Amino acid sequence: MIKREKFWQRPGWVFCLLLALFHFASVKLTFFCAVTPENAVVVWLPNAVLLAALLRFRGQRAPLLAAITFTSDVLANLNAFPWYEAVLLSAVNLAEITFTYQIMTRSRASPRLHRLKDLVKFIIAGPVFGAMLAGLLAAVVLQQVGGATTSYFTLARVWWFGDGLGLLIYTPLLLAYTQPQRQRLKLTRLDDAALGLTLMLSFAVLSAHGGEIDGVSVTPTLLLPAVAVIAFRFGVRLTTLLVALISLSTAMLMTTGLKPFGDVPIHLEVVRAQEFILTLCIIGIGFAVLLSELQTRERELESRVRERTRELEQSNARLAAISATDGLTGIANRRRFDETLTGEWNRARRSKQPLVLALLDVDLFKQYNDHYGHQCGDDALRAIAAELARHARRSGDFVARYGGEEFALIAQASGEDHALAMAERLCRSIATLRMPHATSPFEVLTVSIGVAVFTPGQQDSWDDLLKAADVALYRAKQLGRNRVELADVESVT
Ligand SMILES: Nc1nc2c(ncn2[C@@H]2O[C@H](COP(=O)(O)OP(=O)(O)OP(=O)(O)O)[C@@H](O)[C@H]2O)c(=O)[nH]1
Repeated sequence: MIKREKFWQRPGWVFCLLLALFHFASVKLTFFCAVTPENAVVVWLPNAVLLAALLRFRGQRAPLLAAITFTSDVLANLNAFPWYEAVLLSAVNLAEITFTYQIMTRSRASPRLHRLKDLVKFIIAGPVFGAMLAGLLAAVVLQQVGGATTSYFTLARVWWFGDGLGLLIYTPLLLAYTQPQRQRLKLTRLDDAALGLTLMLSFAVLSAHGGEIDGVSVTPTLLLPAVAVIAFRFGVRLTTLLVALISLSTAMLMTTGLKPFGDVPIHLEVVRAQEFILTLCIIGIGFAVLLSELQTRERELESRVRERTRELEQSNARLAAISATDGLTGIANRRRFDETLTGEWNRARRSKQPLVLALLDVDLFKQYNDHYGHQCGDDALRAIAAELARHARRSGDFVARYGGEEFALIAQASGEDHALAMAERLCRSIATLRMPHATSPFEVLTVSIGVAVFTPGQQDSWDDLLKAADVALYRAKQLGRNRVELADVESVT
């Protein structure tokens, strides 16, 4: 079995074989339903087969694909023309598609025809100019080689319109069904009703003779609004299929003599049929492509909005982290400390658990700065903060830079003894960092700590806890520094 992706990567021999068969079948289909008994071609489908193949494979193995369809075209034309005329007319067809493909490539039209812009480029390159060129050349061949007696411009116009409409109907259909479908259809009951109505109208059109049923006019034109609805609701694939089916059925009604556009001379009937098919294609395929483009844009916009929202959330989170962090030490700043203390205070009040607040102040830091310089002072603050953060990581406590050379710690403890032991451990751990301080009696940098332990009641405020810790810290300084003092909470509140 050939994998689908591999099959569409490059035209292999299986594809070439299928192309020959499909092209030949398209010629037969055209002769079966789109050529009148008077030999007037309403739509000529086969040229679209080569164009779609070139677009689908983006020009890969173009000469091989062209040779295959050319041969098939000549063989098919041999039924209606002598061999030299068949060869010349097939060459005209080949010139038409080569010209169209070149123009589309040069104008950078996407071969998927999924945007209105690309569809317009395709229409200008193919049905308008490509088919017109073919019409002008074919009319010369038919007159000069085939000896046709019809006027040059009539021959050219009939060929142009037949080829143009064939390209318009068949190329978007083949491209839509040979490329992966992008959007899934979500159909409602109303869509089912629209489809049902279209089928009923189609049946009425097929049953009409001479464009009438019992004197009531029933021409294929009645189907146009229904096709517009289908184009809006059913996507490009189904619409191109429906457009092709209606176009070919209309042509077939003519070839079987049912005269869907009234009892008028054949040349007028062909013109009416071609006008109808043109309107059908423009409304059906045009609307479907336009809507699919709008849906694609909407999806792109939604994904861009999602992307931007994510970026915004990330930068908000970054900003929040920055606004809560102390720039020098990288630990929480005063703002975050205030928020945390409020939260912990309320939690402790609800759970009736004691809350511990310790304020730490670096001893004789002015002298340290004076002796070692401000830069060394900053390094020392960073080292002390890192030590506190290490402690916080281990214990789950919260530490912050309270301001200047002061730090704060919020913790939970079972009681005063526990809190005191914890603060003393911290005090020792800073001294153990052994950061030399030449003008300190301890010869290393030390901290003094004031600890307050308090179980908040309904009437208390966390401000009392702060004041108590501050008083204890002041006492620690007074009593010689490098020590811990426990606050007398009762006396503060
Ligand atoms: N390098 C540095 N110094 C700071 C910073 N913030 C505050 N200081 C200094 O810390 C010193 C605090 O001095 P004081 O309040 O007089 O107290 P101290 O010298 O530590 O003395 P005691 O607290 O009584 O032990 C001041 O000299 C401030 O300039 C900082 O971010 N970096």
